[in-house]
This record gives sequence, structure tokens and C-alpha cells, in this order.
Amino acid sequence: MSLLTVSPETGFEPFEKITDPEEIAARLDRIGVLFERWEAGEPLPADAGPEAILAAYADPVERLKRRYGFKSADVIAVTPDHPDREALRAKFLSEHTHSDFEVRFFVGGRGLFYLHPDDKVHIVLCEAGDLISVPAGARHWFDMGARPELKCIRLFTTPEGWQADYTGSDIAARFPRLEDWLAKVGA
Ligand SMILES: CSCCC(=O)C(=O)O
Repeated sequence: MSLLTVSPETGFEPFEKITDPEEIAARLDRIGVLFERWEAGEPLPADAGPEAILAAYADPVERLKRRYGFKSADVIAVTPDHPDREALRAKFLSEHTHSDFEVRFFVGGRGLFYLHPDDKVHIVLCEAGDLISVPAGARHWFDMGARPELKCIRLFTTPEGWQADYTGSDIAARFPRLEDWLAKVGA
């Protein structure tokens, strides 16, 4: 995991990369985002599907539902050869918001969250064991990369699950994607 906070106007240099989980949690807390490190458990098989993933994490998911009143959960499980990987990636690559409080729990793989709740963009590289919230109304987007390796449980306080309101902003296009990010900033 790592966090970088940048201003869309001034760009990325110089940047301060934060890798200490407690510091990441403290910085994200200031913008109303919950960040926790969890035991990710035994790695699941690469081809584990949504049902297997939810079954393996039934207990922590139940605890999260009780703690935050989540009404539904789903799984994003994408492998580098997933036939719909481009469409799945594109769905999250434009800035959007959700009307409810949500949580993402990464049980495998990685992806880059770009949170834009204020005048800064807070870029969080999320990996197995990272839990991060998406506050209601917070602008954000997400990149799983061109060859995605991602297993993520999502929890929603609405029964309907994932519903996005796209902001129409082109801000995401001005930011490096996952691969460029890893090359520039590192994991
Ligand atoms: C890490 S899950 C995919 C991203 C997502 O759910 C979102 O951007 O709202």
C-alpha cells in the first residue's frame, strides 16, 4: 500500500510517498476516508470466483455488515486474461460518486484508487489486506490496469449495490494509469 496526495493544478513533482499504514490511515482520516490493514488470509486460487471469495471471507464480511450497517456485498474478481477486462476497467476509469457509504476490501491483487473529495487527489495503491472506504458523495476513480490482477469485496449501505453517478469531468485522463504509476512511484 502507498499514498500520495497531489494537486491537479501543480502536478506530481515533488511528491511525498507514504507507505506506513498508520500514517496512511491518519492522512486519509483527515478527508473522512477509513483505511485499515487486515489479515488477508490464505491466498485464494487465481481463478477463485465471487462465490468462493465471499465464502472464504464470510466472517469478516458479516462483522463489517454489523459494524457499518451494510446491506449488500459483491466481488470484483479480474484476471489478466478476463474476457471483459477492458470493459470492466473502463467502467471505473472516469470520475464518479456514490450516494451511499461504501467499503472496498482487497483480498488479492492490486489497484489504484484516486480519491478527489477536496481540491487534492489522494492516490492510494491498494493491495491484499487493504480496507478502504468510499464516503458518500466523494469523487473518485479507480484503475485496475491493462492486465488486471484484482480480487476485491465491495460493501454497500444500499440493497442495490454499486451504482455510480459520473461527474462528467475529464480529470482522470490527466493522471497516470496504474502501469505508469508503478513505473514512476513504485509499489
Ligand atoms: C476496487 S473495486 C472497483 C472500483 C469501484 O468499485 C469504484 O470505483 O467505485
